[in-house]
Amino acid sequence: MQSRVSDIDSHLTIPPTDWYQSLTAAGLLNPEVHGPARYWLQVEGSFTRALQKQCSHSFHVEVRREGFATPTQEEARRLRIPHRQHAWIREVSLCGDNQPWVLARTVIPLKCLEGEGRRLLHLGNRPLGAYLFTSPHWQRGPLETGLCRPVIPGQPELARRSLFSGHNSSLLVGEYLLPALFQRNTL
Ligand SMILES: C=C(O[C@@H]1C=C(C(=O)O)C=CC1O)C(=O)O
Repeated sequence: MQSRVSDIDSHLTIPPTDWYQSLTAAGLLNPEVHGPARYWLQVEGSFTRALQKQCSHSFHVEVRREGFATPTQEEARRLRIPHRQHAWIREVSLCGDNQPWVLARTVIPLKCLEGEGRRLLHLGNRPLGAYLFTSPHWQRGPLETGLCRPVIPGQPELARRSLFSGHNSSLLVGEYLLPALFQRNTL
């Protein structure tokens, strides 16, 4: 997988994460899910749109790493694909007013890349949400809540994830909330 992360941002990585089927279940272990992050863990519709509404000047997507790689065993299980099968993996920062607010990791199995799905290989800095929410055949499944196990300071602690199902395949989108998103006091 190709990395395009600048030195300034290189500490911003995605830590190991445990996933729960509901906010309530995750909240029993970490009550912080009911704090300022709660809105973001539950917001429906396009996450990109929700973030754009919070920006004073600008929103942009920065590709951190992208390419064919092996998903984790847990991701492969969630996607019901063979464990060692390669997938297109896209990791981005979602930046509001020029600051990374969210890290996102999307695992796109080979089946999703057939036909018009090939467009997913060429998104570049265009948000994935714009593709998923304008194409009629993608349906979002239930949101899971993630409790991260940060290994270095500044890494995300809370996350959300869902499957998007298309004709005969699904992709997995994880969104990891950075503290900068809550330190703004606007919600
Ligand atoms: C899934 C969405 O797409 C957003 C954009 C992403 C990208 O460009 O890789 C990844 C996760 C997002 O939150 C969304 O807007 O809801």
